[in-house]
Amino acid sequence: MHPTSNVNQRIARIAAHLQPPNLQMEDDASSNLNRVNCRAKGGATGFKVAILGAAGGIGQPLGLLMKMNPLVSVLHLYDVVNTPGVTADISHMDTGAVVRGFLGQQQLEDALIGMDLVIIPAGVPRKPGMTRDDLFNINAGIVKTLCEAIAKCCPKAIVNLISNPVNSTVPIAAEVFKRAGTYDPKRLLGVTMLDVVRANTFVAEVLGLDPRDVDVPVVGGHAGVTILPLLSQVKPPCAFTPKEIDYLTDRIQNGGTEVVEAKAGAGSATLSMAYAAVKFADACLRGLRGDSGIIECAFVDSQVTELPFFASKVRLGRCGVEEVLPLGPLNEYEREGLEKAKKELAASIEKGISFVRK
Ligand SMILES: NC(=O)C1=CN([C@@H]2O[C@H](COP(=O)(O)OP(=O)(O)OC[C@H]3O[C@@H](n4cnc5c(N)ncnc54)[C@H](O)[C@@H]3O)[C@@H](O)[C@H]2O)C=CC1
Ligand SMILES: O=C([O-])CC(=O)C(=O)O
Repeated sequence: MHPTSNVNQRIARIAAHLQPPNLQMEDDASSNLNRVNCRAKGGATGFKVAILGAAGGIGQPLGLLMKMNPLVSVLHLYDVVNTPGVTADISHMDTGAVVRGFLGQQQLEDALIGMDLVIIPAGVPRKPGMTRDDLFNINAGIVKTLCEAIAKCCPKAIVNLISNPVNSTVPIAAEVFKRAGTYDPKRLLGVTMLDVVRANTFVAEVLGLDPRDVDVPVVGGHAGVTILPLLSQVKPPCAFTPKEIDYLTDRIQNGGTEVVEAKAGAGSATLSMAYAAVKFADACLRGLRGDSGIIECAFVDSQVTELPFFASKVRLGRCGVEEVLPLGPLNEYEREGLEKAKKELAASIEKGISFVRK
């Protein structure tokens, strides 16, 4: 072949690769696969993941970290602002996943078609003095709209819901999916991983251990007293003094507020949250792949208590939540904490359900 035509072919290949990501259509979008083994241009075999709220404080580092995950073959970044820039930036990383950006409501459905996993950090964060429930009025509507599109475009996708107040947004998502006739409780997971990440860190500090060697179950929900660390079940097994238990419980329950106050009006946890979200999403993807023995805490449809939703350890597998594990033995301190948690949780769950039913 003439050398010039070789050069022309290479230039054409590069030009095709450089299409603005938000204009690039997904080649197999119509297949609505919802199951793996799509072959990405990078040659990787893996899952298709969408992030909704991808230009935000959590969304950007989350996109960066998901681009580095070898289980991801296609990464869709959706937001109502700034996705062209974020997408162009992340797409230059020389990892396997193909990145595409989607901007504004009119591109939401394109962002969702064919996705295996949808991660939702869309919505407003807290400022000092606010509770997570103060975010309800804005975030409830955002989550409802996004979940209506998920029900339409990728009803079999696993959904990782980060937007606060999680104790209400998960019930909102469930109601939307029920209405659409697509609800599968195994596929809807409220992300409480940051509570576990914090608990592991703070407990490791007290014990003088490496946090990677510590495992603290955190159950209940994701706000104040509903965040219930089970310090009697910490691995490796250890005994805390009553003072240590008070300190650790308070620090874990108020970890979010600690960050909100330190950021002094500039938002809430974003970097540790992106880390926790990626840790959790990776566990979900490994479950989808068929790996066994994957146990993480999440806020899910549950019969562990009399409440319809509750965070506890769950076993992840090919269909999402394959088993919701029981709480295990609680001590007196934890039983009291559980009663307080359930009271607040019941109200937050009811608030979410009635928002959709009204
Ligand atoms: N579950 C958890 O453990 C945690 C939850 N959060 C929650 O995550 C949410 C996001 O926090 P940040 O990223 O810090 O906020 P942020 O304000 O930095 O980013 C939110 C992004 O959502 C986008 N957005 C707004 N409406 C949207 C819509 N209709 N569709 C798509 N995107 C939309 C915004 O444009 C923005 O880019 C907040 O509700 C926050 O409270 C934060 C930390 C931990
Ligand atoms: O505290 C907040 O508002 C954000 C959040 O959920 C957390 O950091 O745990």
